[in-house]
Amino acid sequence: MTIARQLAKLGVDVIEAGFPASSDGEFQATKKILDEVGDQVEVLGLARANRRDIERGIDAGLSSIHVFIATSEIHMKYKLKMSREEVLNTIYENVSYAKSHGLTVEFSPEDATRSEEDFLMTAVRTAIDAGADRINVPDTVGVMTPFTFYDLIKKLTTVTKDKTISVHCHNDFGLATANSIAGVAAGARQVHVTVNGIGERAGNASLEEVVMALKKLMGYEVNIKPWLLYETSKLVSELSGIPVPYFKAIVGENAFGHEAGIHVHGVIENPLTYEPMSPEEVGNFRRLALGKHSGIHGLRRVLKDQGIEINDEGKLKELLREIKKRADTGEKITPELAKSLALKLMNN
Ligand SMILES: CC(=O)SCCNC(=O)CCNC(=O)[C@H](O)C(C)(C)COP(=O)(O)OP(=O)(O)OC[C@H]1O[C@@H](n2cnc3c(N)ncnc32)[C@H](O)[C@@H]1OP(=O)(O)O
Ligand SMILES: CC(C)C(=O)C(=O)O
Repeated sequence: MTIARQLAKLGVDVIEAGFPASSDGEFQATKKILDEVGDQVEVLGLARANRRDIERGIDAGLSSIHVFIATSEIHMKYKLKMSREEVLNTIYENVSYAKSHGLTVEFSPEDATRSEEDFLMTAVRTAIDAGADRINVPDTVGVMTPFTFYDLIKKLTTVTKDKTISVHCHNDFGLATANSIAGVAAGARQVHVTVNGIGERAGNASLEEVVMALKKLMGYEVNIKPWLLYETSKLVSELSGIPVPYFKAIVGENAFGHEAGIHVHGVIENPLTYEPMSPEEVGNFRRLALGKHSGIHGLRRVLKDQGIEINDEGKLKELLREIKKRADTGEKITPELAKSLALKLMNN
């Protein structure tokens, strides 16, 4: 599986390969990913807290399984139609069952962040008593802020103690990355992420954003090879058919794009004036654009990059005025257009 091989090359620790009980296709895909990269990364299968799902994971050859069941009142009442006691019993029975088959078990109290806190702690403690190896904390509908999530993870560490805490954040309010790094600050040492942040609804925490924020803003050591982030993003976008937003952080086409004259001038003098990291660090590219916000320094550089040097300041300013006039009408100013206008001006 191309994406799985790329993720292994990128340096991820764990790949959640699929939901084997979901369909034969998912079952086969999970098996194939396990065969492809199981010797390089931990390959996990998702399973509801029921024996059939766990058994399908075992049948797929997995040695790690991610067992989940909801612990929020709304999910227990309307989805599971189970009492708190029934959920706790289901957690214990199924985590124990998975452990009895020698599996590494990651347990998720689904909708944890909307669960009544004491019950959530009891559910987590129950999973640990049943042998769970890791506890993943899903903000299933993305209702946390970095502040509330930090507090919740901090409290959970008093229950999980030396067990690894994982965080799984959704982006419904655009806070998935911020919440993920807050979870790490509070003690989480595994983060669920997806390439380009793809996922249900508004998606999940973006791998590239979480990795670079942890490294550059918080000074954490992360195994990921950041210079492969852009190519990984492109691969997943192409194979999934889900485009990467133009302004997407880290891997967007405009993530290192500069048009405003003051910015372009600063970047030409020293990229650190307007770049918190270099595009090369993540395998992306710097783009100097021309438009209604351009300045003379930017115009001179775009022309120079195409082998054109106009030493006459007057002519250069005249060209900039022409470019701004065209851009004001909505015309896209490509480097090629700037070059042809420059040559026309130089030969008048
Ligand atoms: C928050 C998340 O993202 S969780 C992961 C979501 N991923 C998926 O759903 C993967 C794709 N899903 C599927 O292929 C199907 O939903 C299956 C195969 C898992 C189940 O399909 P179906 O048997 O048709 O059930 P359906 O999806 O309609 O309903 C879910 C059933 O699972 C039960 N269930 C849901 N979550 C859990 C859980 N964590 N533990 C135990 N049972 C659960 C529900 O109560 C419901 O049970 P019911 O059929 O007895 O009423
Ligand atoms: C299964 C769990 C981790 C999940 O996907 C969610 O709650 O969002």
